[in-house]
Amino acid sequence: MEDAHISSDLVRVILTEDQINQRLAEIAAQIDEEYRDKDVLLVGVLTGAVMVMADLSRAMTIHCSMDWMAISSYGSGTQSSGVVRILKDLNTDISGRHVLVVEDIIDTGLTLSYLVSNLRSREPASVEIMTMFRKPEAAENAVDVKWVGFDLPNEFVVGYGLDYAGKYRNLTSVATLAPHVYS
Ligand SMILES: O=P(O)(O)OC[C@H]1O[C@H](OP(=O)(O)OP(=O)(O)O)[C@H](O)[C@@H]1O
Ligand SMILES: Nc1nc2[nH]cnc2c(=O)[nH]1
Repeated sequence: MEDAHISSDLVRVILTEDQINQRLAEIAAQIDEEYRDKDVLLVGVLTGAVMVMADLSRAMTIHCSMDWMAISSYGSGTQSSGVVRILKDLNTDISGRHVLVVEDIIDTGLTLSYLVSNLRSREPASVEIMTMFRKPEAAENAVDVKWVGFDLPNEFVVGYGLDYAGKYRNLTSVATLAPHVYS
């Protein structure tokens, strides 16, 4: 029977819970300031963004509303293609609204560039992006991200919403996985 504790599958902690919370507090203060006189709608992208949405919104002190989208990219394996299918659309009409997309990670940037152009076609007052993590490849696709929690190196990590085979999202830190996990 494999060890049920997440910690036994980890090799190296890349970001601690404290580092994540500290950075979130900084970003939340900037978002508070940016939307002080505006009615902001946070749009979380399921599933990975659940953690950042919960923690970011509670670190904010201004009012906000929340909605969710679920999307699936038509990729081959782990490769993102940029062609995106909406599995669950917003419940909210965003026309004239100030929208802040909340993501866990931007890797190639293809998902977000599709999502943002889709949202813009609905004529919101503004669309901005906050992502907790960003990979180096994102620079190649010009997605204008206003708030980035952390730039990560090009290695596979899990935790704080990021999964491997559906697991590890509930890890409070971000870490690399031991080789035995993949075998
Ligand atoms: O920048 P890209 O290369 O397009 O990749 C980024 C997308 O990948 C992740 O979602 P994922 O498909 O893993 O779904 P999940 O949140 O349900 O894990 C992430 O939440 C983004 O939506
Ligand atoms: N879980 C996970 N998903 C990713 N998508 C792009 N990079 C990563 C990563 O490092 N971990």
